[in-house]
Amino acid sequence: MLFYIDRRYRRQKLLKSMLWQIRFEEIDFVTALLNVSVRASFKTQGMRRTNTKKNLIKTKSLERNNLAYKGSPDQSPLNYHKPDHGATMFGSVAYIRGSLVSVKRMSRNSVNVTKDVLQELNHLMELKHQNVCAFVGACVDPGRILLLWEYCPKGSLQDVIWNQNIKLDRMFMFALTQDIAKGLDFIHKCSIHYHGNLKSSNCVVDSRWTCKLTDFGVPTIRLMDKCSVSVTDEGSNSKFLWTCPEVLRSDKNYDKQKADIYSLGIIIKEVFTRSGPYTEYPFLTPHEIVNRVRDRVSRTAHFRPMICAELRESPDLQSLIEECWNEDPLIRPSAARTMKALNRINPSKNMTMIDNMIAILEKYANHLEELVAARTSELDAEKQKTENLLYRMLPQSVAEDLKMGKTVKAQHFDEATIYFSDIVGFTTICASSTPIEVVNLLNSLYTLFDDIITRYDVYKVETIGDAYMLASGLPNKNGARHIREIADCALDILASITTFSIPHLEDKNLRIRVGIHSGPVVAGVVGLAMPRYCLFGDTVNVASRMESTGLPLKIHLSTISKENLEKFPGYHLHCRGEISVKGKGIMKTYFLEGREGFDRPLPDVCDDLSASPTSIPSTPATPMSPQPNPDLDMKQTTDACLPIKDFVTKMLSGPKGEGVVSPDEFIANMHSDIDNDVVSPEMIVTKMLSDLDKHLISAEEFMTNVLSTSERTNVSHEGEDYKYTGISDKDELCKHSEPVKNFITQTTPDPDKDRVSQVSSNEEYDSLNTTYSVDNPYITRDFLRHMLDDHRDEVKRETKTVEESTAL
Ligand SMILES: Nc1nc2c(ncn2[C@@H]2O[C@H](COP(=O)(O)OP(=O)(O)OP(=O)(O)O)[C@@H](O)[C@H]2O)c(=O)[nH]1
Ligand SMILES: [Mg+2]
Repeated sequence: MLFYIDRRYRRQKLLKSMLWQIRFEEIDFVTALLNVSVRASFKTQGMRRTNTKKNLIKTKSLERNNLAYKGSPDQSPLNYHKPDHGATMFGSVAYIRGSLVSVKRMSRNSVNVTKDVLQELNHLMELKHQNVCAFVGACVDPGRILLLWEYCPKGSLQDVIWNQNIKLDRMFMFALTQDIAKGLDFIHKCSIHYHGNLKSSNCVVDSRWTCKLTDFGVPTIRLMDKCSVSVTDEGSNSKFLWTCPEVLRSDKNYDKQKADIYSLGIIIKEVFTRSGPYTEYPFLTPHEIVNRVRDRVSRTAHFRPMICAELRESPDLQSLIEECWNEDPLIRPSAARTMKALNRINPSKNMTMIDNMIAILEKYANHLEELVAARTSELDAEKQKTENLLYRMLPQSVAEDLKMGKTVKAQHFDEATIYFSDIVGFTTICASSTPIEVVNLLNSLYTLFDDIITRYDVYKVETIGDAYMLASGLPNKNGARHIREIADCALDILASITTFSIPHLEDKNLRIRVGIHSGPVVAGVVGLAMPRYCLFGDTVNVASRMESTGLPLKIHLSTISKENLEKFPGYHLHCRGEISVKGKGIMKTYFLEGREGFDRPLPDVCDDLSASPTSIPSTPATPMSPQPNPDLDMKQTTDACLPIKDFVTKMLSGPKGEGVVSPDEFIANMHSDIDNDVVSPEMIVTKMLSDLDKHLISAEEFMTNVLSTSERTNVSHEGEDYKYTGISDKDELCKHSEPVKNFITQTTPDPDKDRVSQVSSNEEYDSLNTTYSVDNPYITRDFLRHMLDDHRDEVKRETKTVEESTAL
């Protein structure tokens, strides 16, 4: 009976003692989960090469560089402690019974599981401490000797130290080193008794940032691995950078726990300086370092890692490290004392790791809040900028609709006023300016206008080249105010033109034509790319025509606009008369010339015109027959001269091929002509036209100019018939202006003669220089026509003469 009980107890004990055993088939290797270090070692398992001289040199130079290198985890000295350089083991990650484990392969092929080995393995299995990796088991299948440890996902302490992406503050460093000291204290006090291979790669960090000791125990299994290390093997030598001098010297009976403390000192230095054990000596190979550590120079001078500034800042920490790696093992503190010392030095000793993490998280969260607030305000500012830009391009209500993805329907406005302005002679200005000067001109002009319009309830629709378009009464309806807003704005713009000088032509004044019309308008957004708020309807076309048929520095209004404006008192409006407007027929139009209380000076039309070379309107109105008006005042008389201008302009712009230049071409050449002292009849006529533009020329002046022109042109009239219409109602004409009356009196030999006889010979024509009759200012149309015809003939004749003489 006792025999059976004993056998059963022995069997149970054996069974229990074999719990560590894992068969190779049970191990499910997960190569995909290998970390950098493990992967590096795993890959090179078959590459245990013997070091040739060449390999050694290569390895040496690599190690020199990498001991000095600080930064990339892949480049950490760790990789040079790996089997790639001749070490004898490799690691991997695997699943055992559903748990992830770190697998460490021993280089030996077989293990004799003696009672001692069994005991060591059983002891390992029993270890339980938060700073010690749990031993999962061992595989002792022949050729596959493996030790399996709890897997820590954050990698080894060495990986953490060298990974610059991981921020380690001082509190964190203390926590890590205290963990190691605690784990070591536990090992020193348990049956394992010592670690034996303590270094930063054998301290691993779990998912909760707890540091744990691994890869220790079972010295009998490891023995052969240690023995296999060659002294000249640089890769293996780097493994001894944590090894104390007495072990390197293979002293007998050394204190294994004090040897661990030496390694702990090196690790503390690594953590607090975030460097390798001997990074400060990049010019030394691990072999040279190991030799220096082993061979003491004197009783007091020992080769150790350099104490850098980071450590010198904390004298307590420095002295603790120096104590740990003291040459005399007896001076080295115990693990417990080291633990206490670290705790004492630690400025945040009362905080646990969790407290620390929470503090970091809080700090991070606060910072994050600040960051979010800052980013949000930046975002708001950007959004505001975008919205401002959008609101400048589209009416706010339209922009809001577009932002919300709504389709913007075209909107009908019963009444609105449209304003157009255009720069007079812009083509000429462009011809004599560089593109950038033109852009600068438009930019400064429109900046000025944009500033003015902010004072009125007007909406800037767009600018098209030199044209500037405004509307009032849309997109926000404003009752009948629209005409007043536009009129006031137009006066303001016109007044501002007096002080505006062309940036690159400072002596030249800029002139604009302004046209205004009121009526119904449809507004809508057209297009998908670059959507624009556009206005449609006849009102827009007429407003544009008002501008093109207007006069420089004048605000030209349609009758409807004038009537609308008259509802508001104080505006000075003058009837221009009737003009023919393309597509609209004859329209009676008006000029807005001021407002009561508007004290800003408006441009002096006379001065300005005389100074400008660009006096011919680019779009002349269609000439109309003048309508005799009994109420004709001086102003209207001069206005009535305009058809003459139009006629002449038209004449000048006759079809090409007749040796006739267009007014624009003529004007463009005018300066150079003057420079060359070439004065042509066209030039004189143009000057006269500009005078007409000023509305100040009298019939007398006009005729004087005409006569002087005819004198200067020295026209030959041979074989030509000229007809001049006599005065039809001289007395009527004489009523209107003193100069005209004088002129007529002086130039009409027979005051009783109602009609000047038709001139049909050269003699009669010549006599016109002394005796001349006019019926009204429009007579000059005929005169001019003949005069210019004569000039053309003259030119032709001259050209012919020159050609003939050349031919001869
Ligand atoms: N992530 C993770 N990596 C581990 C773990 N255990 C070991 N490693 C990694 O595996 C590497 C290789 O370990 P070993 O083969 O023991 O090499 P070593 O620690 O440098 O040297 P010796 O222990 O002296 O052989 C270590 O440096 C760690 O980066 C673990 O539990 N988790
Ligand atoms: Mg290891």
